[in-house]
Amino acid sequence: MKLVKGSLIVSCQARADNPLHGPIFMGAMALAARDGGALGIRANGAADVAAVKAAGLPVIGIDKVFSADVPVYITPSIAAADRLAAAGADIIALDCTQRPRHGDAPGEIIRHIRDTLGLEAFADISTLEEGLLAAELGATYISTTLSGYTEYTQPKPDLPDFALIEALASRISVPVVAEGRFNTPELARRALDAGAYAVVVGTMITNPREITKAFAKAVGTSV
Ligand SMILES: CC(=O)N[C@H](C=O)[C@@H](O)[C@H](O)[C@H](O)COP(=O)(O)O
Repeated sequence: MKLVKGSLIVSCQARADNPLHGPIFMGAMALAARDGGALGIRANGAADVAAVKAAGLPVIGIDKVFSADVPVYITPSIAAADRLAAAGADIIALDCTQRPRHGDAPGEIIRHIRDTLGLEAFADISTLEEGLLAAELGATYISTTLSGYTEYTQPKPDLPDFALIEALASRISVPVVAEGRFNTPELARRALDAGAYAVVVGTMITNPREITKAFAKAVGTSV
């Protein structure tokens, strides 16, 4: 299953410290997102990927593997990609920054995803240079996911990186996906107007704790 042009993709993720952690909750989130009009789901880890398949939408799978000594954590190896494929991911997202990493080089993982697994590769990048390189390496989609999260794109702004979307869309024919801080429907719409093929929204749809924090801060009861 492929991503639909102009579509909303909902990222259904909850870390271990989140009360909604686990495949039961993330599976339900995916059904709610589908019923609300999402045409794709992003999910972390084999168990959640398998659970969100129930929504019947294209699934972008990631496998976050954290290490104490390197910054790269989104699907850093061929083994991680294999776990996602076995769980039913249609598309596999991976860190395509040029930062220090364990595991395998982005080009090798992309080649494995496309040629061995027969799936699509979704490159999470933070700069124009990284996006151009990922396109050369054969990524099926290039996504602005990591803008604001690499040390050379910090401090993280409040708004999404529209300049990066526009720069990528004007330079490459590979579909550009907008992801990161699309916190209102208006910002999501602007992503498509800026040239994005699709837009991924996570926190502001699927993380009630963060949404509550925004409201609590506004009314002065934040913890
Ligand atoms: C940097 C990183 O690890 N981003 C992650 C990637 O999977 C997720 O934690 C984000 O929630 C996702 O990218 C969607 O973004 P937002 O939650 O801002 O709508």
